[in-house]
Amino acid sequence: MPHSLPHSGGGLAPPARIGKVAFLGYGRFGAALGSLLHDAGISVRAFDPSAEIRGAARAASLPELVDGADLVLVAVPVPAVREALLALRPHLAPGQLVADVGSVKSVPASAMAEVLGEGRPWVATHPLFGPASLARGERPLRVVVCPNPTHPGAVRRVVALFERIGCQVLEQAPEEHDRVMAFTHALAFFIAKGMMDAGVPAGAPYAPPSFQGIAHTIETVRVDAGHLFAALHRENPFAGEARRRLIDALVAVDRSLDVPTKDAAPEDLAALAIPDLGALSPELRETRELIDDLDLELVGLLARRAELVQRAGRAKATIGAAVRDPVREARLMESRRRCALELGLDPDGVAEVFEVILRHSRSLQERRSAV
Ligand SMILES: O=C(O)C(=O)C[C@]1(C(=O)O)C=C[C@@H](O)C=C1
Repeated sequence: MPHSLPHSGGGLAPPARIGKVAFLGYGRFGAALGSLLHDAGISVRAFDPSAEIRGAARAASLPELVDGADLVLVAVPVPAVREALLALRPHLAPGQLVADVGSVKSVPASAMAEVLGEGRPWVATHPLFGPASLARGERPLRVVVCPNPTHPGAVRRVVALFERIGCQVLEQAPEEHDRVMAFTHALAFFIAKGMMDAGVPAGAPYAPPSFQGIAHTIETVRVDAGHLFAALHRENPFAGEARRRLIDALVAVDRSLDVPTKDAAPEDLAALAIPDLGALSPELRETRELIDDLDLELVGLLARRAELVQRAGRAKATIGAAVRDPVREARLMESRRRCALELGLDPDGVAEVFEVILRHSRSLQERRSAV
């Protein structure tokens, strides 16, 4: 699971501020990130012979790009990262940071480890937004930053930079990132591409809500950089497995749908069942089992309470007291509310539960006094 990085805290001195960022590659994503940085008051320079550079100072060469930069962001297509790093390395000054922004992480992280190694500080990152989501003003902006035990200081500086432009930073190891992305990002693109190729109408006049989410994905894929689709699959070591599993599942469903209901075998029916979340998430299944155990304990406690209530009812009957005791009930409610508050629970919610319990108590005692 990704979790927030304990960046600037933990008693460590604040990381040295990144004020000048150089983009090696300034395609649609680079330019979108560049303008975010520029708006946050960070100086942006870019080198990309094949791009029209706007909103950043254009560097005419690699030495000019790198000169004085705190951080060089390598924003070229993933298959070109290693070559770009090799070209960049001779121009880097000691202490200059390098980070990539690719949508897969194992391949660029290995390339940076190989080309930059221990000598040049490097960080692998994946901003989880693109030109389309930025144009739509989607928030929050999130970015995955991979821990790097060789260069922890570089990680802290890059994290601080992303935080300054308003990003939520998640920590994830490259392989873990790619595994998750294979089954999410890559599969979403795969499905969208399949639907496009199958001629799914993008702008149906009466798109049902079930289609709107997919239509949104198709649109995102359509406007994203063409090389991204291939890179998400070819450069992610887990994407092939994700595609196989999806295709196998779809083929099984397709076969079962072709069998008339009256002839359907149990396995056809099983293939057509929509699994609940518990079947998809071991964590959810385990949590539900724990909740089941706890609920059984709760019911056991209710049974023990009911016995005490019966006992109180008998005691009250012998002294001629009424079943309902409003003073006792008010005190009881007050103490349960206080306890709820201390435990971080909603006192009104807990009070509601006790109202139901008290109603049952009274009816239990009334039934007994009626016999
Ligand atoms: O304390 C009592 O007198 C009870 O009978 C028990 C109990 C309860 O369930 O806690 C039930 C009914 C009364 O009105 C108050 C409390």
